[in-house]
Amino acid sequence: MSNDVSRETEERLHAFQALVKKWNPRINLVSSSTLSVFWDRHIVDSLQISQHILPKCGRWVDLGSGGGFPGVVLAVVFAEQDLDFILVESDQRKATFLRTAIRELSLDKVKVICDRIENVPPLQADHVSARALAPLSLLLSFVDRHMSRDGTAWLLKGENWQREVQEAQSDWAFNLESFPSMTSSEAALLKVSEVSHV
Ligand SMILES: C[S@@+](CC[C@H](N)C(=O)[O-])C[C@H]1O[C@@H](n2cnc3c(N)ncnc32)[C@H](O)[C@@H]1O
Repeated sequence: MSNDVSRETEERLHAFQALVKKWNPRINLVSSSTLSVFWDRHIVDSLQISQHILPKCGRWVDLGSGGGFPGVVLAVVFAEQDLDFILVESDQRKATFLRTAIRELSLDKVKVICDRIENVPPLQADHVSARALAPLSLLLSFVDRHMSRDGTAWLLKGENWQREVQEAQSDWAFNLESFPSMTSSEAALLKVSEVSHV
């Protein structure tokens, strides 16, 4: 996957990886058990969203960004596109990390909101992303709050994704397309649109 991005983008992604690894002992940004497989587990896992995105413009909101996955990775990959990024993260220390990463990577179209997703006024996003944030049903309430009517959400889900979809369908109507994860045989990338409460 790293061959699919420009040399400059790859250098920036390596710089981001180094930053996360530097801060990780102080703030638990990623599980220490994943540090040895960092590139695949976190960078490639985030990057897999980028190949689906057209048009590459508008407002992108990443919910529960934590250490910047997938939000910062996508902001690096789309740095030359007409996309503005908002990363929503309620943990102060992680938000400080995200602001530092944005500054050090010279990402000028990325903003961090340090607050709970439920408290942030609706952001009217064209694109929403989230990984490891909440069960799909709760996640869809966040998506419903912050995604514009024509927007699309890109949700990285683990091995229980099919059960989560079934459960979510009792509360939500939505269009769903699923793609096998590129980094885990059981996981999936969910493309969700037209979300409404039933
Ligand atoms: C398990 S971590 C995942 C972080 C990142 N998306 C990743 O995949 O590595 C979930 C993150 O969401 C944040 N979070 C959880 N609930 C939130 C909420 N209601 N509003 C804002 N952030 C929230 C947590 O502080 C944490 O950083």
